[in-house]
Amino acid sequence: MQRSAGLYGSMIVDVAEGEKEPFHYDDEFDLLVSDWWHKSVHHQEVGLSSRPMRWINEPQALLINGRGQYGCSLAADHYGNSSFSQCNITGHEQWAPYILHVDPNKTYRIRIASTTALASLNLAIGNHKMMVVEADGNYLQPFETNDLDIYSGESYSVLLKTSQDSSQNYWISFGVRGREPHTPQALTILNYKTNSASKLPLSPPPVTPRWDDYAHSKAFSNKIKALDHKSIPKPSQTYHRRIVLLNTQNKMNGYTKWSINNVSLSLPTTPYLGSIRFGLRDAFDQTKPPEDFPGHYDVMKPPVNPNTTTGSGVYMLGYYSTVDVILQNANALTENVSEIHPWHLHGHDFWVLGYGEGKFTKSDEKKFNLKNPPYRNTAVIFPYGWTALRFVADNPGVWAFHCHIEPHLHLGMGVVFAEGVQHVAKIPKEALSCGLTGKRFMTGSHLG
Ligand SMILES: O=C1O[C@H]([C@@H](O)CO)C(O)=C1O
Repeated sequence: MQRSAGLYGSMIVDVAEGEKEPFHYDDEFDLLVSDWWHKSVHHQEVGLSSRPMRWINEPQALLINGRGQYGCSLAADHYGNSSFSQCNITGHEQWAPYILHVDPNKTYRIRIASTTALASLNLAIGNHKMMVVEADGNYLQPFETNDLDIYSGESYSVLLKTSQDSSQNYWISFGVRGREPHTPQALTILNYKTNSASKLPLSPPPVTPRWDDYAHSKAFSNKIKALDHKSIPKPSQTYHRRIVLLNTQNKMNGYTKWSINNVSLSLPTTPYLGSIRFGLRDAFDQTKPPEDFPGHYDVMKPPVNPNTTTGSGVYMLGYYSTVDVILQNANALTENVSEIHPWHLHGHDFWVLGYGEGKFTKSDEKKFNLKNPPYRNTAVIFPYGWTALRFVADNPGVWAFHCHIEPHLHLGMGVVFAEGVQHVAKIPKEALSCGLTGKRFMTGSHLG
């Protein structure tokens, strides 16, 4: 839950010297978006770990570059019908918005990343279309959009042409998708420098698509295709191993958990890297986590037997093998509820081969995009649907694969992959200093 508390930032990786990007822009901005609760992270964590669970509920505010407003709105009085009063801002307050000052008739690259604890967001910019060109650090076939869905853990670049009436300013807004929102839109201003930044736009902020308009979200996801470019590997046409991961909300002795194939991840106190490298079998569960779930499981209904177990087992992947992961969504504990989960993989990018409805079957393979699937490290599962991913296990190490919603990870929604651990060149001492590896290696002269 440390990210929820504000432990995040963005890192921008430039193209190597002498290399060119496959698009042009005059200047760039970064928008790092997040959500914010007024209760402390400690309070939230204690609630999640209580019996019965106390859910964190929806955020009090959304933040753009760490800034948000509460109890007032940047767009209140001006357009009538607001329950908030207009924020009174001089520009020097900590909560004053980060404004994008632009020149007319230029192209700007806006790098957008979401570190939300919970919220799925939708970005729109009044009167302007965006050209989406990159996702999670890999180029896309450019496509134009009026609004962009961004899930926690994802990043995008869009190109924005400042070709609109330069005597006006325009709203930039982020609104909540996928969960019934109780949080006002995050707002800031696209300021054509020909105006004062405090001049309010003529029209109210763009309306966020309805939170449960999943057809809108799916249409957006399905537009995302990899650019044919030397920096992006072509998808493997076959796989060596397919792991099917059922996502369920469960109970354990009255505690609420999220589980994968009925195992809720409980991280061991000894970091995996050292315990796998040095064969410390007591450090974590040696049982193989399940490859699949029972065929009769009805993903459209709450679990018949909601009892789960916790576990810390590892999916040991053949070094350089091609692994398919089918993420299977299901009904949560409450009837007619199935939620969005953005899954994030460490250490790799994967090809997003496709999305589908209901329970995945072998014949769904026919729908895979094996031509130009996007190459990313985060992919969402939609309610009651499946998402198919493929990656090559070519990065020696131990890698988390988890729902990027912080409270869901806290409640066990993740798995662990490992490959080629014997090929990790050198494990730093700091990675061995806890738990059983600490006891074994950090004694006497090894200390300090
Ligand atoms: O993990 C979750 O718990 C709540 C709800 O299911 C129980 O209050 C919710 O919306 C989640 O995403």
